[in-house]
Formats: sequence, structure tokens, C-alpha cells
Amino acid sequence: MGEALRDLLVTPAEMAAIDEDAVHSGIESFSLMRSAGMAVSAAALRLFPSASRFVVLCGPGNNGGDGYVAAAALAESGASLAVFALGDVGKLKGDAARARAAYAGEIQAIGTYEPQAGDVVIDALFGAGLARDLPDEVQEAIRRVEDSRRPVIAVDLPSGIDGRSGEIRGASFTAAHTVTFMAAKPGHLLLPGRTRCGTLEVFDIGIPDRVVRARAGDLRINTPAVWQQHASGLDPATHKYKRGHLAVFSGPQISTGAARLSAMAGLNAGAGLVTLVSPPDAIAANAAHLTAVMLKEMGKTGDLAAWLKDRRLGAFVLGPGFGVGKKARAFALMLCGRALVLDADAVTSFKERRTDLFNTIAMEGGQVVMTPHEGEFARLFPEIAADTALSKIEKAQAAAKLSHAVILYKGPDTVVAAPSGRTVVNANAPPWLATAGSGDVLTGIIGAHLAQGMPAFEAAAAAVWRHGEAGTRAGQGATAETLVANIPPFDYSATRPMGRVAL
Ligand SMILES: NC(=O)C1=CN([C@@H]2O[C@H](COP(=O)(O)OP(=O)(O)OC[C@H]3O[C@@H](n4cnc5c(N)ncnc54)[C@H](OP(=O)(O)O)[C@@H]3O)[C@@H](O)[C@H]2O)[C@@H](O)CC1
Ligand SMILES: [K+]
Repeated sequence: MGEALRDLLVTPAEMAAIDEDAVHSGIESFSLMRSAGMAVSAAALRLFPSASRFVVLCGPGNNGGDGYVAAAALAESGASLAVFALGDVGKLKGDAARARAAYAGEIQAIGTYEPQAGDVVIDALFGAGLARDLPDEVQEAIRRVEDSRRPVIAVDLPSGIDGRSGEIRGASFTAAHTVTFMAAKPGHLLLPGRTRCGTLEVFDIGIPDRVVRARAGDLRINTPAVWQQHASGLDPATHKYKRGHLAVFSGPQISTGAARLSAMAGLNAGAGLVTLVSPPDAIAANAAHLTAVMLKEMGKTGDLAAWLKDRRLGAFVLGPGFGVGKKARAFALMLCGRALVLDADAVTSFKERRTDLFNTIAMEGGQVVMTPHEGEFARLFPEIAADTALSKIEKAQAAAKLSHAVILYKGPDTVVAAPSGRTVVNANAPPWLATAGSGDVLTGIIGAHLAQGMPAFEAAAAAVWRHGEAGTRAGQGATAETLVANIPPFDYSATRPMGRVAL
């Protein structure tokens, strides 16, 4: 993808391999720990210059090692300091033992730490090496700190957060700030981990880019760098047919609003033409509400077959408010060879018949995006949803592979995964984006991108990002309508900050 290092997401296992490669390439491993610990002490002094005391909690591994380096640096700066360790410090090994030896001050047992007013806690208990639930002793220390509401700076990850999945292993700190190294980890972005990190600082400890890239997989933070090159050809002055014709299928008379929201979003997101395809009983309801969106009556699957001969129809949205059942299945299967977004009822309709859908997508080879939220995901992929060993990222990847479609697994930490394994995690969505009809707006934006010829993965990733931006622009109290009105233009000038991660 050719993007900046800051857009990469690296799993703890990949990070360990990167660390090892860096050492094999001739970098002294202790110099990495020194840089890490120094970055933490610098953050502590910068963020909390008036702390009465810094309290460094050190674990039994290299995360603890970073803590001892930070402690030594803070002591040298003249700050008031206390260090508490988990376990027998005499058993520390390698770089952590060396870091501990370089810290001359007193070290007390973690069980004796009682937070005091003015303390700022530096959490260097566990980072990438957290392998199981936290021991009781640590969970109790976390509770004491949480109860005292003292601010916490986390080293690499708040202890208790699984860096691969974002899960909480028994308990976790809630940090005001987290300093991680070289690249963000999935646990920083996935829930609930994301809510425990505070602001995230990715600090370069001196491992060369090429070493990091050689081990990094296909996982990225969703930024314009992922899809921008596919969007740059979209010239607003182009002929309306060239900007793509999107068709959105409406539900019956009593449930037409969702499809209209998708259609309006599609138009605002840049589709040249949008047609709302309506069953006969809903024509009047739809006609009463539409202006720029065109309307077409369609009842049966035979009518759809005839209409599909028009190859100017660039993309299709099926699902919002459409109704669950046979008609949704028939329409979806007829559209699998085209650019298609299957959402809501269209996804649920295949609960008992998913093999038909997956086989047809594989056979027809269309650009298909499915946009399940958690409940819809569990309906279509029950065995993947129930596998507690998998992270949200791994679940989306498994579902994409199984279905041959791009899976946009919705939530505050939306994941987009392609069957090839390419995956992004989104990070720009404000919390108030979870409003009624918000998903229909997202679906319409994806449809617009597909209609403009973007490949399915990029279309979905770009849509999630623009949807998040629309939420930010619409502000707190956003409704689906104000989201539609606030979809940002597809115009990323040099002045626009790129790669922003809003946590
Ligand atoms: N990558 C890099 O480039 C750099 C990384 N750096 C730093 O290294 C950190 C990773 O270090 P790490 O691998 O030693 O892991 P860490 O988190 O300290 O824990 C491992 C120890 O904890 C133990 N343990 C695990 N779970 C436990 C539990 N629930 N309850 C009790 N014990 C448990 C485990 O024991 P074991 O599982 O073997 O029994 C082992 O002793 C990383 O986060 C970053 O801060 C920097 O120095 C700069 C360069
Ligand atoms: K930590």
C-alpha cells in the first residue's frame, strides 16, 4: 500500500519478530529499551509537570524493563519517585535485569502501594507479553489506582489489555496516555482496549522502517492512504453517467425510509445518478419524498433481470428496510456478479441459506460488500462469532474468506476485511455516530464509491472513513439526515491532515 509507518497495525507477535530482526541486524537490544523508557519518562514530565510523585509499577518482563529505565531517567531529572515491582526482582532476566540494575533507588512490593494525592502512575507491568489473565495481586493494585482516580501513563499498553484483541484479561488500567513503540497494535484500536488507552503516542525507538515493514502483515489503520489513489480520478466535473449510476432497492410501503437514506447518501457521496427501485405499493410514499433521486417501479425478479441488461447501472444497494425473505434472496443472487452492497435484511435473509450466497459470489466474481453489525454477523457467521479465541479483526477476516465478499464488520471499531486478507480498522468515528439510520447512510456511501468504479475493499474502507468524518462535522446530536448533509467532499488537498488517529 506504500503508506507511512504510522498507518500500520502490528500484532504483538509480529512486534516480537520485528524486535528480534532488529537485533539480528546489529541494533543493540538494550538501546531499544533505553529509547522506550526515555520516551515514557519524557511523556510523564511533559504531560504532568506538576506531579507530586511519579509511581512506576514494574512487571516481570521487558515492559517492566522499560519502567526501570523511565524510573532512572525521572530520578535523574530530580522528580519525586517511588517504584513498586511485581514478583522477585532478582529473577529479572536480560535487558530488564540490566535496566533494573541501572536504577539505584528503592523497590517495594506492588501489594504495598497505596495511591496518594498528587501521584502519577506509570504502568509498566505488562505489555506485549501478557499471556493470560492478570494475577489477583495486580488486579487489586489496579482497583486501588482506579478508585483513587490517579492518572496513569501506560507503557506500550494499559496492563490487562490484550494487544492482539483489545480484550481485558481480568482487569485493566484506564490510562490517560499510552506510549507504544514503532507502530500501534490492534488492542489500541479494538474495543474495549481502545477506551482504556487515553491518547496514543507511537514513539520511534529506532528500528528501521524496512525491518518493521518486512514483518508487518496486511493490517492497517483506516486512513486515506489506504484508498486515496482509487479516489483521485473522481472529478466532480465528469459526466453524470461516468460518475456512476447507483440503484437502491426500497422496501414495501411501511418501510421506505431506510432505502431513501441510502439513496440520498449515495447522491451526496458522489454517485452521478441514483435510482430508488420501489415495489408498486411504495411508489407513492417514495415519490412524495424524492427530488434529485430518480424513482423506478419494480415488482418481480423478472423485471429485475430485464433491467440488469443496462450495463450503465454501476452499483446496487440491497437490504435497508427491504424485508427479510425469499424476494431479498432472489434479488441478491441475481446481483452477485455486479458491484453490490448487501446490508441489513439482505444479510439476515441468508441466515439459513448462506451457502447459496457464498457460492454465487464466488462463481459470479462481483464486487460484493456485506455490512453486518454484531447481531447480523452472528446470524450469518455463527461459528466465527462464537469463537472466543478470535479477535474482531480475525473474525472479519475469517468471514471474508468464507463468503468471498468484503466484510465491513460494523461497530465503534469497524473492521473492513477482504477475502485476500487485507484489513483495516477504523478510528475516526465519533461516539454519536451510532444513531438510527446511520448504517443506511454508510451503505449509501459505499454504493456511491462502487458506482464510481472503486474496488470493493477500497470502496468500503473509504466509506467508513467519510462516514466518520460526516459524524464529526455533523457534531453531537447528529441524525441520519444531518449525516447525509455532512458527507465531506472527495477532495483531499495537500492541506488536509492525513493519517489522523482519533482515539
Ligand atoms: N518489541 C520491541 O521492540 C520492544 C519492546 N519493549 C518492551 O517489551 C515489552 C514486551 O516484553 P515481554 O515480551 O517481556 O512481555 P511483558 O509484557 O513484559 O510480559 C512478559 C512477562 O510477564 C509474564 N506474564 C505474562 N502474562 C502474565 C500474567 N497474566 N500473569 C503473570 N505473569 C505474566 C511472562 O511470564 P511467562 O508467561 O513467561 O510465565 C513474562 O515474564 C513491550 O510491551 C515493551 O514494553 C521495549 O523494551 C523496546 C523494544
Ligand atoms: K503496561
